[in-house]
Amino acid sequence: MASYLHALTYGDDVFGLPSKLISSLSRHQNMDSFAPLAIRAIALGAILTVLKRFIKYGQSKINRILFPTAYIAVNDPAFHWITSWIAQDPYAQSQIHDFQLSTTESRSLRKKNNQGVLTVGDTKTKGTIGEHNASWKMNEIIGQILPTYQHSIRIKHDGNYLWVTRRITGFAGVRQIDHFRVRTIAFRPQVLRQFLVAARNAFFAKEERELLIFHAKRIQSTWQVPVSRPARPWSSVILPGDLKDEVLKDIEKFLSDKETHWYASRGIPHRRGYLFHGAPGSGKTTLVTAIASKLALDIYVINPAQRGMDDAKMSKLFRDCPARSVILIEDIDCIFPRGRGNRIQSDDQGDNGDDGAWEDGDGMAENNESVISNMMSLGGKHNLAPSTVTMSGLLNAIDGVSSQEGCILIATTNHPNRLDPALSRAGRFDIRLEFTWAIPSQAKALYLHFYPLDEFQPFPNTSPPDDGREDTKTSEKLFGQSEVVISNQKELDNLADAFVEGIFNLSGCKSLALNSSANDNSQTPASPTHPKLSMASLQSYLLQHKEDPISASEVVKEWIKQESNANVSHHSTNVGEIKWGLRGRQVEDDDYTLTSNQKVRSVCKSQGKVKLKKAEQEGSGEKKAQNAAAAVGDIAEIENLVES
Ligand SMILES: Nc1ncnc2c1ncn2[C@@H]1O[C@H](COP(=O)(O)OP(=O)(O)OP(=O)(O)O)[C@@H](O)[C@H]1O
Repeated sequence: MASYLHALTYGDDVFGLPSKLISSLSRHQNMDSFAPLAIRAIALGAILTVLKRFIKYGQSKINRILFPTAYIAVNDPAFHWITSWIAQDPYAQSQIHDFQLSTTESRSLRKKNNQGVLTVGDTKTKGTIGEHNASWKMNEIIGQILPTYQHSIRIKHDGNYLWVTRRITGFAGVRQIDHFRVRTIAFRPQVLRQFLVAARNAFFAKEERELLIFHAKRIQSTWQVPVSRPARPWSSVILPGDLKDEVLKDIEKFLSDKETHWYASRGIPHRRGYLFHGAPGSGKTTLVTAIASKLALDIYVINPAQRGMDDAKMSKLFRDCPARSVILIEDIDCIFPRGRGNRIQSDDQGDNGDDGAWEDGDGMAENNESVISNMMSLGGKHNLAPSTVTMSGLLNAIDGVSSQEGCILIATTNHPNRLDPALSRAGRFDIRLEFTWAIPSQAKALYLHFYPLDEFQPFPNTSPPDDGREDTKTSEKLFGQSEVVISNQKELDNLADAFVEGIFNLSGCKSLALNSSANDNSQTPASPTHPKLSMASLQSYLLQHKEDPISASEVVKEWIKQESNANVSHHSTNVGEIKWGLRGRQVEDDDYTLTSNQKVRSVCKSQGKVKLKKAEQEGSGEKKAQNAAAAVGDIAEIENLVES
């Protein structure tokens, strides 16, 4: 026994100690000799554990020094920069054998050109994947080919190698979340940062920035992969006076560093709430997208009535909105209608939660969420509980301690009077903007926006050269040119004026001439049957005549009559009730006044002249002469009408 103990004590076979201990015990069952043995074993175990930890610590230290690592969670915008990079990088693509495919249908505008050839117009896509970040395009399908989980992809950037792995294990050593781990072999962590900057720049390197719109996931309290939309051009939003510029200026100022500092130094929460209210289809949502496009902000759409939503989830969603973003709550009056107390109006038809102007994102990162959603949709949408958001929950989320600062909160409503007074309290939606039915200056601007002069300018010379050879320049110009010809801006302006007259004065040119002193700001409508039209309805009318400004102008009266007869316009306010303004300021529509006799005559004459020009260009021989004579007759007739 003694020799055995000696062997144990001085022998170097420490890992055989436990088995030796057991065999020693079983043979001798001597507790005197067991105690020191056990103490030694425990001490040895402790030393081994410490050693192991030490090695692990050293290893992670070395790893950190040698391999700077970035972890990017799925709900972070940078996640999309990286997927886009991988999808676009041929070197990365060459390493992908098993892959994840994420596709989207392109919304190609198939249209016929003048020569009857079918062409594919601008490809607008639904979802995050656009032409700019796709790795796979076939027919009208656009997709991204991405590596599977745990598969490391090597990327070369600026002379450095980086390894990108998509994982769903511990995120940054803390919790489990779908993320990218980006590693590099370099002593400088700047390599990672430079790569992220490059990925971001590549993502946004487009002629026109796309707008990213985020929706809440239905199950988890996080944001979905954003839907990408073409940016809304600022000029395409038509509001009276300088209203939109004022809003823009206000938001720009709010987001400036100076303002941020000002709020911080005074301890005032840096947030701003806007309420866009008024007629349906008057441009409330459009203005939100245009502002976001102009200032390169992302939009986070919150729908408190979305199924599965509760106070905690909503509060987290607010918190997770990054600074310098727009948080949008649409139709806020429908969520907590006045008089319904704290009870939320559950979004039954809107189980998708993102109905209306917005669509669900369907990006590749939806993985678990989309699988669960699909399973649920098989079983029926009502598997998700109705929203339990309370008014106090919403108010807390808006201005509670946890709410995100530096964000623009915009709510829209068609019925501001139905809003719960708590929502209207100072500090929540301080700036209120009223949107009314279309007024003449807007109608005219919309018309001119629809028909830019250069698309209707006559060709310099459409006849082929004498030698019979085809004039290639002319034929190039013919391609995509409109058949309607407008010679100059004045003519176009006159058509626009006639269009406006047609809408806002039903009796046509004759009575218009009599009423020429009337103007937009009159408190009484120009006619008892005066239409109260939204910009959306004017837009859909012009869309019916999108290639023919002349007929848009000519038949508008017919359309207005039909609209009035069908009583389509069920609007309750008068066009005379023009109350615009930021913070209640009245903005008059003084940039447009109804036309004088002379102007009307020139409108009508101009229409006749355009007809004449058209007649001269069309047909040949006798037919041409007939058309021209008819047009001249039209001019005379119109002139007589005006004179009388
Ligand atoms: N002021 C405007 N300028 C340009 N286009 C407009 C304007 N108002 C509406 N439109 C057009 O009409 C359509 C609907 O507009 P939008 O969704 O912004 O209206 P809304 O006021 O938000 O309506 P709702 O209250 O019903 O949600 C859009 O396609 C937009 O292009």
